[in-house]
Parts: sequence; C-alpha cells; structure tokens
Amino acid sequence: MVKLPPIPPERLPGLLAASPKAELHIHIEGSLEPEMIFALARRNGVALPYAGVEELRRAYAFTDLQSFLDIYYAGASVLLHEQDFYDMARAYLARAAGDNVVHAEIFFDPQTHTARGVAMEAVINGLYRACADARAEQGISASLILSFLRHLSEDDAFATLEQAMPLLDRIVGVGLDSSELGHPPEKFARVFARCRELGLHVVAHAGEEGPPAYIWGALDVLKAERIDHGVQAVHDPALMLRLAQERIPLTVCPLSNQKLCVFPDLSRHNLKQLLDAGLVATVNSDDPAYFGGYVNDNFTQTFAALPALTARDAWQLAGNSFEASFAAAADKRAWQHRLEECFARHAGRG
Ligand SMILES: Nc1ncnc2[nH]cnc12
Ligand SMILES: [Zn+2]
Repeated sequence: MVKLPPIPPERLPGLLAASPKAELHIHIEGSLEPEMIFALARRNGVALPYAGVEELRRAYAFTDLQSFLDIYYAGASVLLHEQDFYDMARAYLARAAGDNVVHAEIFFDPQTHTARGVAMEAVINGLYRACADARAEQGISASLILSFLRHLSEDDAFATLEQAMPLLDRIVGVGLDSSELGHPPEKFARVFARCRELGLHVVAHAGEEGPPAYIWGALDVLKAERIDHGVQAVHDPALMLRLAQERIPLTVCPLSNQKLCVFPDLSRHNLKQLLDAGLVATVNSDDPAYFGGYVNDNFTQTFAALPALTARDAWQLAGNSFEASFAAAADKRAWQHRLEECFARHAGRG
C-alpha cells in the first residue's frame, strides 16, 4: 500500500476539492442548467411547458429514474443547432475545470436530438469543437461517448451508429443509458459487437435500478469495459469478486443515487463498501444540473455524509478515475503525479 502523508481531518474537504480528478460519467444534456434551458428556448423559439426557471426547478422532485428522464428529455428539446451543443459543453467544461477535473469522458444521447430532426453532424461537431477549445483555453482534456437509448430498439441503435460513421474519429466509445428496468443489456448484443469491431470502447449503465443480472449481462454479453453506476452489485458476492479481480471500474454517482431514491439517503450510500471490497469505484456527477451538484459537490457531500470515508479513500477515488479512463498512459502518469503533489500540499506535520 502506498504510504500517504498524514492529512489533518479539517483539511479533507479542501483536499477533495483541490484534487485533480477525471470525470467519467456525465451526460452533457444533464449539465443544462434551467437558466440555459430558458435562454436556448428563447434563442430557438422552442415552447416549454414551464412558466420559468423557478417552476422548472420546482419540478426536480424525482421519485425514480423514469420520473427524472421525462423532464430531462423535455429539457434537451431546446437544443437545435451546432452552436447550442457547443455552448452547453463549454459551460460544463468550464465548471469541471473549476472543480480540478483534468479529464472528462462525456456521454451524449444523439437519438434524443436526431428524432427531432437535428443532424448528427450538428450534435457531434458542436460537442467536439467545445472539447477542443476547452483543451486549448483551459487545459482540460475531454472525449465523447455516444450513448444508445435502451428504451428504443436495437435497430434504432444500428441506424444511429450508421449516422455517426463519418464522425467516428470524434468519439472514443459507446454507452447504453435511459430506462434500465425491462431493457437488459442483451437487447443490444449485436450493435455492441459491431462497435467493438469498429475499435470503439464500450461501457454500459447497469445496476443503477436494475438487478445484478444486468451487470453480468453488460460484462458477458456487451463486454463492457466499465459499468456506469453498478451500485446494485453489492447484492451479489460472486459479482463483487469478479469486479474486484478483473478491476472493472464502476462510475458511481452518489448525488444522482440520492435524488433518484436509489438509496433512502446519502448516509446510506454504499460507496465505502465498494471501496473496501477492492472495487475500482469512481465518483461522478451524472446529471449535475438536475441532481444538485457537480463533481466536487459529489465528493464533499458524500464524504460529509459517510464519515467512514478517509483521505486514503479520496486518494483511491482520484487514482481510480485516472486508471479507469480511456486516456493515454502518459497522461494518467502525469495526473497521478499531480495527485501526489496535491496530497503533499495538504499534509500536516506527521
Ligand atoms: N442516471 C441515468 N441513468 C440512465 N440514463 C440516464 N440518462 C441521463 N442520466 C441517466
Ligand atoms: Zn448516467
């Protein structure tokens, strides 16, 4: 085990905020703040079923994943032009850079947009240009993961992949999101096989609300390299063993889990249990505009709610996020070095 410098407990919140970290589970449409939703609605002449920002915010009282997704897709309806996707992603990347995110792997849901007549090129080019400009101006690296909507058919996913083919060099991988229950990973076996043949990385949401069987399916059938959420794995000891032994990362999103009632309260979250079992868990924001916080809010609120989490866990979570990313090995080493420097800066006299 790495010997860490001693961190006085009162310095832990500052350390969590200052730590370099990678964010690997963020839906860019879930970063649309109500103010930006209304600004884009005005710019694009889109009517919304809410009178204003406050009324929209009041509707963010979710009971489960589906109750959130209904509002999330309504919010995304204001995105029409390449510039809208660019502005949304620049706003997120500026916030992320402020949280000391050094690298972000960003989900986007093209089917939400192409179904409304938006061209795939507008979606991908707007997001890609934002990533390039943010890297140049803020020094944050970012890549894109095209996510298939699992409530739609596999044929629809294939048609979406076809539309994205000319732009595949602009994405690093594919994912699977939206309504989990009733839409097991097996439904997308063929399209994921094709994506792997194309050399894309593959990840999948599994075990957010769904049972451990969906995580097995994501691993065995989709060959997912990371599991998004995965918190239901704790109900299956054999699965926990496999995730630990094969070092399959989980991109955990504590505030999302709290807001969508996956756990009754943040103090009941199983993040510590996952880490203690040796899993490569990471902390992420999922849909920060809807769940009350960006990645640093996820870190600080979760550590406050779970006093068993220590500076060593903070070290592990940041290191895990680098290991779990699809970035180059040289970048991972450089970020790990920055993490060491950050811990040294926050150390007390040991
Ligand atoms: N938490 C989540 N689970 C599944 N699909 C999503 N799309 C956006 N956020 C999601
Ligand atoms: Zn998600």
